[in-house]
Amino acid sequence: MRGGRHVAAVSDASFDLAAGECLALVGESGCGKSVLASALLGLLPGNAQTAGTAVVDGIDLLAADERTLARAVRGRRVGLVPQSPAAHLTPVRTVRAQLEETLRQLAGTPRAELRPAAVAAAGRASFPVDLLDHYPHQLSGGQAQRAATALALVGDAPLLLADEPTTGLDRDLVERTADELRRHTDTGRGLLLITHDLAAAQRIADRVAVMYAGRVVELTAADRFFGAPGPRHPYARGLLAALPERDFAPIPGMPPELDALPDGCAFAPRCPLRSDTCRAVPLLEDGVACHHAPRPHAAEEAPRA
Ligand SMILES: Nc1ncnc2c1ncn2[C@@H]1O[C@H](COP(=O)(O)OP(=O)(O)OP(=O)(O)O)[C@@H](O)[C@H]1O
Ligand code: NI
Repeated sequence: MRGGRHVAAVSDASFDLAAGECLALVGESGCGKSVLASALLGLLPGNAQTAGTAVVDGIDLLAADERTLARAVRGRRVGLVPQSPAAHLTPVRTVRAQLEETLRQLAGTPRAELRPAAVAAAGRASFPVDLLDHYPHQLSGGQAQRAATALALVGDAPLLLADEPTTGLDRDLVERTADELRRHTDTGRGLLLITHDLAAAQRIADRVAVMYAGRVVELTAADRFFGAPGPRHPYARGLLAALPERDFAPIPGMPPELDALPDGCAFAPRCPLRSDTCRAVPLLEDGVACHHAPRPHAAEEAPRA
């Protein structure tokens, strides 16, 4: 940034995602979820610096050049279900025109087969065929979401990336959208669901990754996270406890500014367990990055990390 300022938007984020699996990446606003998503799509701002690797289907997304990203990554290895489909769709073209163009580009569908192929593509995301000739502004939020999802599915990418796909939808539409996204993993796609909606994560995720101040601080099986024994990182425990249907008790304090991170554990200033050891950054070990978190019981299966 100007003046030599650095924002550490994502640090030490490490996870895997298996075919057919859904990983929910959760955390408060500003913790780095969307920056991580942008990195996977090669859509970071030009002045951003990256390190590490992010391999999907044999391609390192962080090392790929723009040509590879355009020809082999976006839509083909990573399908993006956008946060605001209404803004993501081209406003001056019908859903049919956008589907047909995407089919031509990503699937190489010959002109003569475009019409039935567009109908089939719409059907995969339960987009109503009788709305294909509508423009985006003529669609409801849920319909636009399905149109955008249909576009994201065209390239048969092994990774579906959904960044806040349920923001602004009514609760029952949230559940339906989440369930439909989950359905797309049946054919072996991996789904990375970025959300601050813990209920949506609980509903469809196999595993949960919790981010705080740019780091993944816990990575664990969803049933253990939402059920027993519950989260192990104090921040993750606080996130769950803050839910209205649980304790409705907010975590005191605020997340740190990412251009002025404290030394050591970034959560320590808000943490009830903090001690001198927290002056060293805790690394993710056994699925949790905290010096004080309970270790998994020897008899229990260690979470995949
Ligand atoms: N282009 C940029 N230049 C400088 N800082 C940025 C840039 N993009 C993101 N950031 C900073 O990186 C941090 C992470 O932002 P990000 O958008 O990834 O958060 P998020 O977890 O997706 O939040 P939300 O839930 O609100 O979408 C924020 O502090 C943000 O201010
Ligand atoms: Ni975001």
